[in-house]
Amino acid sequence: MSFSSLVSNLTFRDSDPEDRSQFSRSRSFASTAATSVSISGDISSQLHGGYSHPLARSWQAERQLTKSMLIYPLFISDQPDEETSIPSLPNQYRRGINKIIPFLEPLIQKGLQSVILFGVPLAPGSKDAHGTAADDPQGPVIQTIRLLRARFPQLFIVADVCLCEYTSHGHCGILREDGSLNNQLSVDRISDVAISYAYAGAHCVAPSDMNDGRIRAIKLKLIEAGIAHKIVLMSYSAKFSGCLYGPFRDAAGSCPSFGDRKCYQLPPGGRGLARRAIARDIQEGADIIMVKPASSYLDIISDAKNIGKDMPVAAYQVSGEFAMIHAAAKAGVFDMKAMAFEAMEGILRAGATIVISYFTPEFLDWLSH
Ligand SMILES: NCC(=O)CCC(=O)O
Ligand SMILES: [Zn+2]
Ligand SMILES: [Zn+2]
Repeated sequence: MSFSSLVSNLTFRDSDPEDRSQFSRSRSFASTAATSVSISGDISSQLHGGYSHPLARSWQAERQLTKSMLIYPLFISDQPDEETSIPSLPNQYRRGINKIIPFLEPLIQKGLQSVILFGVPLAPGSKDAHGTAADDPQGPVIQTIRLLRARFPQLFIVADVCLCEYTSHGHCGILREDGSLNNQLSVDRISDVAISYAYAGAHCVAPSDMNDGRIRAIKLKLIEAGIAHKIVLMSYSAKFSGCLYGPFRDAAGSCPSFGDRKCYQLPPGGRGLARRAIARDIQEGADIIMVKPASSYLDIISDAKNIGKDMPVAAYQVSGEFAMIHAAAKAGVFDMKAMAFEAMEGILRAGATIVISYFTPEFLDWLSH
């Protein structure tokens, strides 16, 4: 191709004098030293200008956010008529079973396709050392799964599986006398809870407890029960301990009564450990791997995408990330919608194909216009 035909194929924006001057610079350079090498070097330096239009900008991304990528977290209280806002988690409520359908109906109309359920037992005496309430057939999660299956047959229901909301000590398993987690007892209990959610009709069970071996234990019990072919097993594979879960613990009442979760959640710098946990969970039978939180862990999302090349990768944009965006927008730091999209683009760029987000209702609106 001749230089002049290359030039005639180049366009620049009329309104942008800088582009014009760059263009004429490259032309005068090329006219004195016109070799194919220098011209192609010159042309390939022109990255600007091809993407000022919003559509051309959107084409630069590998994947675009769609409504089907979003999972919305719901806090289901054992008080049937409850509807209580959570001060640290803007616009989010703890709802009893009688409030769920009227709340979800308009969201489903707007294109909501999936929810993840967290049970919140509030009745006095409902918590004990074994988290008995987690799989109470009359409890909020099992009742809500049944209700949603009947009322919204297309809705994809994910049940978070953990004990911390249901244990008197607030930890994610069964404890030994010294206060550390008893792995075998915890895995036995967690996998029983997962099976009961699966029997109730959940499409997906998502163990968030981080006990070693729970993915294998759940998969084996699903196979034994003859329902493994109906249930997606989503593992919170790389769940990092840190500051970003505070509002969730207010919402779910799952703050540990002593100690912290540092011996079973990953240290923020532990990239290698996260990679090992992801590889291990795939080996044990996970169908979806998750990274949590999302925005401070984009490298881990990217690792998950590489390690689980053929698997869906989920990212959980957790309560603290959501609350930070709200707080900063309120303080005038940025526009909330623009920031919510920017955060989401980063998460998708890193490799996520599914995002659990408290912004889901807003995105359903934003993606409709
Ligand atoms: N197991 C679920 C969580 O810990 C949720 C975290 C959050 O939204 O902060
Ligand atoms: Zn937990
Ligand atoms: Zn948790």
